[in-house]
Amino acid sequence: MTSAEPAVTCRDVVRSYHLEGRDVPALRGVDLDLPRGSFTALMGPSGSGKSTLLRLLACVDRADTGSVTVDGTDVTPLSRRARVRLRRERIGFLFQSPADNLLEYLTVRQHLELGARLRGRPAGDPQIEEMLDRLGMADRAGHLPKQLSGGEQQRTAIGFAALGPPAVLVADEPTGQLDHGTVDSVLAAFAALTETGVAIVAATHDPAVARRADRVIRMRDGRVVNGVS
Ligand SMILES: Nc1ncnc2c1ncn2[C@@H]1O[C@H](COP(=O)(O)OP(=O)(O)OP(=O)(O)O)[C@@H](O)[C@H]1O
Repeated sequence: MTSAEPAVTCRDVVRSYHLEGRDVPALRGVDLDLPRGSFTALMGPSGSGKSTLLRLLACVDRADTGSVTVDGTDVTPLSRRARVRLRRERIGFLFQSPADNLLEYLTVRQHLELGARLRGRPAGDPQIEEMLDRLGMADRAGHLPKQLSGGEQQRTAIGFAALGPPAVLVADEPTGQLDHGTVDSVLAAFAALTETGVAIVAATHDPAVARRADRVIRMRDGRVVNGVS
């Protein structure tokens, strides 16, 4: 594998849900590349398939047909155990609600220490201090989540998810519960992290996210409508 290879590729990915004896098509043949060190905004109307696609990229769900490759590994045929391992080592995930991303009894620094440990990094890893600086959180390192603003909480969660770095950081509406004033700091954190080589993909309805992204992928009715750029 070379670093020029995308962090993630999807080829002709199809996924349907089965509901009360009916098939509900969510993805109808998605092709997508996420280059390393890039920030991609995934946009599209409600129900267009964004969350479904993110769940496949994060290896918490599987495609019916087609292939999803993460960091050179085709994840579709992997066992549950192998997917759990790939997720821990190579994939970061960020939920919309800051509270869902954090443990209330750990400080900012302890979250980053835990993230480093889960990625197999050594104790006292210099990445932890670098990450605090990159996120603008060095002066908040000893604070618990309840002592932080929503934006600071979300930046802590980004740091936890991005240590390593993983190949891809998957974020579902990462600014959806933040007020305007703090959205910028979260977007600046994403932009700063692309320097580490991680591919960031964020599903969003927020035009501010799209403006800060390197690329915008639009979905409609389970398909990517503006192609691979
Ligand atoms: N668990 C489920 N069971 C049945 N149908 C589902 C399920 N999850 C999603 N769907 C359907 O799959 C399609 C795609 O949904 P998805 O949540 O991926 O869209 P989305 O673009 O993320 O929407 P939003 O912007 O509202 O989050 C929709 O038609 C939705 O109703």
